[in-house]
Amino acid sequence: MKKVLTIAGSDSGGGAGIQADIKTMTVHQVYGASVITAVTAQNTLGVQDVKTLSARAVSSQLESVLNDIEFSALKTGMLANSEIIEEVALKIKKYSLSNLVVDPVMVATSGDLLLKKAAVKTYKEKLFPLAEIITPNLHEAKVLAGLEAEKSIDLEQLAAELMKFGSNYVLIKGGHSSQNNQSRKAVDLLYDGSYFRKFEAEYIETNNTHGTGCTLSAAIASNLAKGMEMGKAVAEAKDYLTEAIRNHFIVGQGNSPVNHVWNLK
Ligand SMILES: Nc1ncnc2c1ncn2[C@@H]1O[C@H](COP(=O)(O)OP(=O)(O)OP(=O)(O)O)[C@@H](O)[C@H]1O
Ligand SMILES: Cc1ncc(CO)c(N)n1
Repeated sequence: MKKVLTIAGSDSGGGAGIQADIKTMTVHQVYGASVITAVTAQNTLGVQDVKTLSARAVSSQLESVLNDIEFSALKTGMLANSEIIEEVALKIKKYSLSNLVVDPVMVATSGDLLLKKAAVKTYKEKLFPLAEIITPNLHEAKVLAGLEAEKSIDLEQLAAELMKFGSNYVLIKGGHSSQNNQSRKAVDLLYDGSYFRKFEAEYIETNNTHGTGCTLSAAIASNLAKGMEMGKAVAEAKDYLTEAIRNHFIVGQGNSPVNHVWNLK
């Protein structure tokens, strides 16, 4: 069984972050290990509190797992601040890790901030050049490109801007913005520096999408670990996620998570 590492925050509610990643990896039949960056007090209603670990605590967790276990892929989720991003980048270089999926988490679905503003620059300078793929949502993509949130921009142009930071692929997720479009499709755009490829799925009419981004990036990392090429890894991850959204069940009083185990009978 291939081993996959997630470096992310804990969601006490179980729908996003480390918990979403491990569930996703498990149903993809890869072994999931976790390095925790922050402990969020979180539920389906929002984020009530955040305790970010020291970069040193993140570093020692990384040393423990990387010294011992050989990973075929890894993903990052909530990294919280510049110090942690730098530490993660150092270890990825030290251990020559490949198949890095970077989900540049900035805010929770509930709107709560999960990244210090100054860390945006560190992402671009230190981590993106090491990434196989970065998976920003539309909002994150605009912030990374230094654009105002309200400004409308051609998605292909935006993806091309983000490729300049040195990853091998950029995937811009259109999920949340699909609510406002005419086509009722959840469209994501993949760019490899030469070709654009659109991934279209049915847009599912629901607010129960807590953890969609985490789940997608964990599924992509799992698929890369199993040796899939990027186009197939993204296509299969999106199919898995669309069904996980469709098959959601009510967990709490707010935005419920996706059903990570929909395909287990
Ligand atoms: N209602 C929906 N129906 C179908 N697909 C969706 C829906 N909402 C999001 N998606 C898909 O989920 C994936 C994640 O996109 P999204 O924009 O939600 O990411 P995110 O904002 O990073 O997620 P998170 O809520 O975890 O922060 C994308 O593939 C997107 O197209
Ligand atoms: C810990 C954590 N990571 C990522 C997200 C993004 O959905 C979240 N809500 N919580």
